[in-house]
Amino acid sequence: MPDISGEWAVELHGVTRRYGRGGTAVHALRGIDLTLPRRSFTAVMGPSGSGKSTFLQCAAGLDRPTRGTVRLGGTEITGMKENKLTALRRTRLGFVFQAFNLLPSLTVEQNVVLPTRLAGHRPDRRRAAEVLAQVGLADKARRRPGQLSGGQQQRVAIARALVTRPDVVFADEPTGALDTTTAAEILALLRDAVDTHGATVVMVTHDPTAAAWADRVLFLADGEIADHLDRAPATTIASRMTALTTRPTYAPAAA
Ligand SMILES: Nc1ncnc2c1ncn2[C@@H]1O[C@H](COP(=O)(O)OP(=O)(O)OP(=O)(O)O)[C@@H](O)[C@H]1O
Repeated sequence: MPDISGEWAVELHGVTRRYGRGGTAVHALRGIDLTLPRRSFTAVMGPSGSGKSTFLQCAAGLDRPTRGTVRLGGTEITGMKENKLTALRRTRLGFVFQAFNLLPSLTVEQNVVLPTRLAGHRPDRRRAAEVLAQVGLADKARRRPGQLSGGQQQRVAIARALVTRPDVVFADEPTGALDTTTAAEILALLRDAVDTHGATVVMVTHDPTAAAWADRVLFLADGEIADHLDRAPATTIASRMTALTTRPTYAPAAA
């Protein structure tokens, strides 16, 4: 029987995203072609305005491309009706944000099972305990987010992102609000989710040290994938970023 789930976690083909029309149109993405294998950790970097957020939004089905197709875990989401897309996001995608985005009135465990609940399924408390143990918070299930440190809150967000065993976890600057030591702990957890638990992670970051935890770093510039690095150290990533940021946007024609 063919593997209908597909070998790729994320596939983008000819994805463009234009805001506005005519002379004032902004071309945020200019034809992105990309396939990310399952069990991979990808970082997306690029100068401000290069299209990182737009890329993440389009890849995660939070925004619709102007042209092109997006497949997640083998399922084409382009043109999918909004309610179906919402259901897919709740069950097959995980999200981790810079600001944690936990609900303060719910306990840690209730936050973790929220995607399951919103998808209309009965919360699986055993699975919640499993992912809380995975992120080192087995003893914090009954706490509320306000009683936890920033790093602990982001661990809860990671547990929530992993609870449904999603096809892809999308992380938007997950360490942006954390100090260096705590950031490293969070990145180690994401790395472990990929290596030990078979997750697929796509992370937007400005930080070369964070990107160095990924298998591959994609560099966006002017809405295109301008470059990539595999298993590179932070220093190499930082100098590639500098080269991108300082490259001329207007190259005079050769005489
Ligand atoms: N809703 C919108 N309407 C019009 N233009 C937009 C909109 N969203 C983004 N853009 C433009 O699209 C381009 C890409 O923006 P995007 O936010 O994806 O970049 P980014 O790399 O995430 O930037 P940053 O690092 O500053 O967050 C920018 O020129 C931006 O001004």
